[in-house]
Amino acid sequence: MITLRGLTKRYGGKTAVDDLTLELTPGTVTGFLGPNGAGKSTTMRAILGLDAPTSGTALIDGRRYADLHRPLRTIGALLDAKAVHPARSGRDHLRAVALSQAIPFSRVEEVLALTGMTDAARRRAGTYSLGMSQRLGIAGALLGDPQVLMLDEPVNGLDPDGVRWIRTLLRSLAAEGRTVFISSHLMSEMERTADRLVILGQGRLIADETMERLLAGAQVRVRGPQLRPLAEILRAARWTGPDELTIAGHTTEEIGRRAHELGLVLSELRSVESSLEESYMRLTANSIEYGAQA
Ligand SMILES: Nc1ncnc2c1ncn2[C@@H]1O[C@H](COP(=O)(O)OP(=O)(O)OP(=O)(O)O)[C@@H](O)[C@H]1O
Repeated sequence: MITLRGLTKRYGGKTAVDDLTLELTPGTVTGFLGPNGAGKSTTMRAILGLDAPTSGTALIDGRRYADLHRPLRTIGALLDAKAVHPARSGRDHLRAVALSQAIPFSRVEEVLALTGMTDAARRRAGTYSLGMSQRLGIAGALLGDPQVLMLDEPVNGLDPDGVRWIRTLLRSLAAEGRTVFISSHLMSEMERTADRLVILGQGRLIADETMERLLAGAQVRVRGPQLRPLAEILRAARWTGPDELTIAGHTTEEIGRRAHELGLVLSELRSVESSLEESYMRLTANSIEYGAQA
């Protein structure tokens, strides 16, 4: 269990994380989303005690990271897959970590096998591809057989086979009752992997929903030659084509009635399921800090 209470982190005048309160529960894969610079990595660093919060707390099973006796047995984390000594072999890297946590070397072999890294374990980590480095990082996170796993962009650099492997692994770790917390920018992958989503925008919590509820937000699609009056009265309407509006939070009946009241001709009126990407874009539309000015 990870518990954040009013977590705030400022760097000079910049508020990277703003009063974040969250509870990440066992048995669940929680996806952590947000535009570039939203504060995801800062939150993860605060949980690991790598960044001291300006105010608020980040606790793992009720304790600060610094107060955990052998932290890797409680929480396994991957923040930066390339943060490994390049001259060390993958196996020696894991053995060094194992030694520091009183973990037997037999566990090193187990996690190498689990991550498909046994054959590459003798090679120097500096020669690994990004995908291999990710696998080694995941092996390191699993080393202490922790109940809590936190991975920053775990599918980054993995090939399709690797992406599927990590999805299955994370789902099975959650099914065993572990708390799994992952960040990603890959919406389709999150949609398949996570049970719950936490979305940050400019350091603030903008959504904390089950995947089911996020996707259930059905939308209505309307086509017609002169929809502008409809767009003007419905705040949730977005132009998705020159003569097409997509509207969240209304039923087809409501939209049909409004169009009739306005005397509009419609060529199409239907409800569409939203994808995670659409829900995400809608929720974060006002929090994109580093977006293209399209
Ligand atoms: N050490 C630091 N010093 C100053 N500002 C920082 C520092 N670390 C992060 N920031 C700022 O805090 C904000 C949040 O950054 P963070 O890396 O947590 O975002 P993120 O959501 O992980 O982004 P990305 O998706 O791009 O990885 C950004 O504006 C960033 O520039």
